[in-house]
Formats: sequence, C-alpha cells, structure tokens
Amino acid sequence: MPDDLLTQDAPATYDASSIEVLEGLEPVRKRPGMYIGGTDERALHHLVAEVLDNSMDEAVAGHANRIEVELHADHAMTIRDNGRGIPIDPHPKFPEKSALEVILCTLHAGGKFSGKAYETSGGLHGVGASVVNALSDSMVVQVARDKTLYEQRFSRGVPLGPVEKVGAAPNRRGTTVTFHADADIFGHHKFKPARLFKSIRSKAYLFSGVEIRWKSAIDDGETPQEATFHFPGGLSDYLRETMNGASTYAEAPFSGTVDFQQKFRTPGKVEWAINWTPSRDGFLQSYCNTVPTPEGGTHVAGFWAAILKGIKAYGELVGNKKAAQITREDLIAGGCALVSCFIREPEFVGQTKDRLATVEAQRLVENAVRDHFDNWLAADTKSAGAILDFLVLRAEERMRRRQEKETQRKSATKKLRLPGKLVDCSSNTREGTELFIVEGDSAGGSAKMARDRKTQALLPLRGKILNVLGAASSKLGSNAEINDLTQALGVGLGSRFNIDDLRYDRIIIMTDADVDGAHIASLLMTFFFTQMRPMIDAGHLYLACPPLFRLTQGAKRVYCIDEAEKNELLEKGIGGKGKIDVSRFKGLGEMDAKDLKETTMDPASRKLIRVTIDEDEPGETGDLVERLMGKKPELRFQYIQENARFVAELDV
Ligand SMILES: Nc1ncnc2c1ncn2[C@@H]1O[C@H](COP(=O)(O)OP(=O)(O)OP(=O)(O)O)[C@@H](O)[C@H]1O
Ligand SMILES: [Mg+2]
Ligand SMILES: [Mg+2]
Repeated sequence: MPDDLLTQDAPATYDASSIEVLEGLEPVRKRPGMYIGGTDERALHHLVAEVLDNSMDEAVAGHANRIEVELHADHAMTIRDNGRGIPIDPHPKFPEKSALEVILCTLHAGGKFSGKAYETSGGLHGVGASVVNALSDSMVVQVARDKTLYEQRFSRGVPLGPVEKVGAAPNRRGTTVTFHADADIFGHHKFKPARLFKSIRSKAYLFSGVEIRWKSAIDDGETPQEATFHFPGGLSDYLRETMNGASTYAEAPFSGTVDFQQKFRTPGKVEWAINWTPSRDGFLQSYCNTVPTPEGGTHVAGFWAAILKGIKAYGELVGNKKAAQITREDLIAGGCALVSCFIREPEFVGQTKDRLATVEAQRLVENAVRDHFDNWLAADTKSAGAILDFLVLRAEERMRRRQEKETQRKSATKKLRLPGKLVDCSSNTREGTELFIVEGDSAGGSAKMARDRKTQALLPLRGKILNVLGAASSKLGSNAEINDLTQALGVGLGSRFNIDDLRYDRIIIMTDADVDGAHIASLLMTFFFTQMRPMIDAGHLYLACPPLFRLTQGAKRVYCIDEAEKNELLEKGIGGKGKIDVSRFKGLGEMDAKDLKETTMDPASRKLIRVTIDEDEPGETGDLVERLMGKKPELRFQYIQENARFVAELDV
C-alpha cells in the first residue's frame, strides 16, 4: 500500500481528544525498575520495544504498513512508521500543551484506554513512550501530519521547547522517534545488534501486514547491517525457521488463525503453529498483541488445554487407551509451539508485560484452537498417529521414572530420620503428594484437620528462618529450621541436592496473607532458589493463596483473596439472604479447618501459584533474588502481592 492510500483511509476522529490523561509523570527516573524491570541490558532493550510496539499498534490497527528501525553509530535509535502520527493539536485538558507533549511527558496518557482509536493494541498503560523519554538524555519526535512536519525535542523527559513546524511533508505521514538512552541510568550497557535484529524479525512474523526495515551502523560481525522483513507465511514459517531443520512427527505443523469476531463476536484473533520433534527440547513462544510474553499466561494455558483435550479425545476415538495418561508435561517436552493472540484491553503482569493475565483469553484461545485441532487430527491420520504414539511413549516413560522414584522413596523413608514436627502423609509413593510448609504452630492445628491424610503432609516452621542470602553456607547446616526442612524433603543442599530424592511432588509454602507471611515466603523462596534451584525449575514449588476475607450471608459463604475482590463482591452481592457479614482473617490460625480446606488446601477448590524463574535472561534471576531479599521489604511484599493475585497457572 502506498502512503497516500493510507492517508485517505485515516479517520478524522483520531486527534488530541482521543488522548486521555490519568496521572502525572515523576518517579520514572527515580525508579526505572518499576517501569522497565531494571536498568540492565534487558531493560535497555526494552526501550526499543516500547517505541516499536507503538508503531506496531499503528500497523495492527491498519494505519501503517512500514516501520524502519535504525541503530546509529552513537547508539541512538530511530524508529519510524508511516501511521497516523502522534496528534500534535492542543490537548483539551491542557490547552497550552500539544497532545504530543502530554503523551511524552505524562504517565498514563494515551489513546488506548477506550478502544476507540485502537482495537487490539499492545499498548494499554499510556506509559511506554513517556518512560522512554524520561530515561533518554535526548529524544526527538517528528510527526508528519496534514502535509506538515512537526518536531519536538526533549532531554530526560523535559521538553527543550514547544512542538514546532519544521517543514513541509507533502507525501509523508507518520511518527519518527529518535532517542539516546541516558548513561546515568543504564551505565555501560549498550544496544546489541543481534538482540535487536531478532526481536524485530519476530515482530514481522507476528503481523504479516507490515514490512520492517532494519539498519545498523554497528557491525558486530554476525548480524546483517541492513535487512527487510516481511513474512506473509506468518507463524508456520516462523516455526519452521526456529526449529531449524529438526525432524518432526507431523509433516507440516499444525497451524491456523481464528478470527474471534467471526467465531465469538468479540474483537481479536489467535494464530498458532506447533509441531513435535524427537530431536530437541520443546519450547513455547507466546505473544499478545505482538508483545512477547516469556512467562506465558492465560493464552498459553488455553492453548495447551486445547491440545491436551484434543489429543486425548483423538486417542479415545482410535481406541488407544493409553492416551488418557498423557499430561501437559508430556505435550510440552517435545512440542515446539508459537502462539500469538490479539485481544482487546489485554491485562499484563507489570509494564514489561511478561505474562498475560486476561482471563477471557484462556477460553477464547482454547475454543478457537480446539475445533481446528480435532479437524486436523482427523484429516491427517498419519501425522496424528505419529504424534499420539510419541506422546504415549513420553507418558509411559514419565510414569516409569516416577515408579522408580517411588520405590526409592519407600526405602528412603525407612532409612531417613524425619524431623519430629513433620506431620507426614500416609502414601508411600511420591506421586500426588504435597508438603505444606506452614507458618507457626497454630496454623498447623487447623491445617492438620483440613489436610488429606493420604497425600498431604505438614511441616510447621517457627519464627523467621535465617536470612540465608546473607549467611555463609556453613551456617545453613547449623540452623535447626533449615535442617528440619531439608530432612523432611529428603534432599541435600546446594551441590548435594538431588531432585530424585525429593519426597513430595509439590512443596507448598503456606503463610499468612500479611507482611510477615510475605516475608517468610520470600525467605523460603530465596532459600530454595539458592540451594535447591532444580526443584523450582522442575516446577515443584508453589505458593498457597489463603484468602483475606470471608463473606457470609445466610447460608451463603464466599472467600476473597484481597480487599479489591471483597469490595467488588460487597457491591455485586453474593446471592444470599439478609445482611452480609464480613470477617477478616488475621492469619491462617484464625481460619477453621473447613475454611482452610476449602480455600487453600483442597485441590478441588483451592488456588495455587507455581513459582517459576525466567530462564532466558541471565539478568533476571539476580533481580529476583535482589527483589526478594534486597534491603527493601516493601519490594518483597509487592512481589508476593503481585504474584498472589495472579491465578492463571491454576492447580489442576
Ligand atoms: N507511533 C505512533 N503513532 C501514533 N500514535 C502513537 C504512536 N506512539 C504513541 N502514540 C500515541 O501515544 C499514546 C501513548 O503511548 P505510550 O507508549 O506512552 O502508551 P500506550 O502505548 O498507550 O501504552 P503502553 O504504556 O502500554 O505502551 C498511545 O496510546 C498513542 O495514542
Ligand atoms: Mg506504548
Ligand atoms: Mg505516555
């Protein structure tokens, strides 16, 4: 599409009045971590993602079809699109300022809150552009609109002058942002051409309606200094490229696109591609509105649910009884998958948008993929058979391994000296067993009655365990609480840790829903992270989510995780008769066994959070420990709080 065609299509309603202001700018330079997850290399590259995402949003909304990304010799970055251009007319709320200035100098100013100017955008907070501006020692924004070229310059978030007309732009429109990251913030970190190249290329795969041009003045010896990306083949091409010639069970990947509008009468779509291979570990890369979500989220949960249900149903259809044993774990092991969804008003965890939290996405993606998968399996019986056999094999292997461990556990249990206060479960196999690490003895009381004796064990911990990050390893061995814990788990510390010795399937930290509880949980997580990391990697560590409130109305009883949920329910009503009675649990000990079981312990009704670590980014893990254990308790608490609200990775 040539530029002028796009110009004619642009609706007249996208102007300053579509930009809403919710709050003022200030803390970005003081606390960059809050907005871009740190000040390291990953955070630096996130600046480019923010500006590029804004151009991608223009493209996905149908207003731009070309984006140029350029890395200059001085490490400044330019991102240019041929979209509508950021509005430059005076903003209705601040008549003395242009919308451009409001957008770049105000947090929470944006055109993506209402869905009027954009339908399914990656941007949603109205924060990205202003954050990049605040963290750049120089930023120049040029807007070509109405045949005129406008420009405004900034330094560290402060305008150096008003927006000015700098020339004519008869055949051009769009936004050009050039910024230079502030070394006061990012220190010695510099842009890496290879990293930029990779993320830009993936953007082009995610939206075939855009052409992205890459240019770099810096030669790293491996990355092309110029390239043009346009991939009409979308995700299945991307998957083929990513799998890099590995042999696969299906001849062609199972891939497709479903338009939610057509199918469910709601805006958005999902695109996916998956194939299984014997020759490498599986992976899943997920995106929402072209924003990478390395930690997955609801769209990913929906995707795996569709695949799992589909393959099991197919197994039943062809009379393969063993298909019923397949779990999500088996699917993931050799499955290489890409999932990209576009939804309206996505909810992410944090400004770096690592995880999608929109509940709706799970149902939409699952339903969309499920139909297609059933048809695909039925149509290509050769591939379907090969995949089914492979997955059944994986399931059997997994069960055999577990069996071996169970036998080991039995004999290990006899030999082991178990701590006196451990309330063990009666099952003598590891499969399906859980250890609840509970805070305080009083909680232990109701937990004892609430537990399932066969599969649920309890270990009450008294007081706060040693702040192990500060302690030398030699001190660890002499700490009584830590000794009890490692004995109960059946494992050694650090290099002596062997995951096969683990005596339980799930280790669940269950602490009060208050600051102290959060502190203890973070101490424990840090301890596990530094001493028993493979246990976290293999997905054995969980946080329980005890509720904070109980609402009773006549015979009706409901529980709420936090203040917000309580208020919402009080407003909506809970469907009982008479007055609503609110009780707040000060700690686990205040809950009776029935409450505790129903809300926190019973696998049928509880919520659990699986503790995970983002492996991709080396900077990340350090951050986690720092955030959990650093000098600021409020950050720790925030971490727990943020995560405690997220319940997408529900217990099954
Ligand atoms: N390249 C662009 N073309 C057109 N409008 C833009 C462009 N970049 C930014 N905008 C406008 O500026 C607003 C603010 O951008 P900003 O990145 O600060 O927030 P956002 O994209 O709304 O949300 P997020 O903080 O999640 O990125 C956008 O909502 C959009 O209206
Ligand atoms: Mg944005
Ligand atoms: Mg903004």
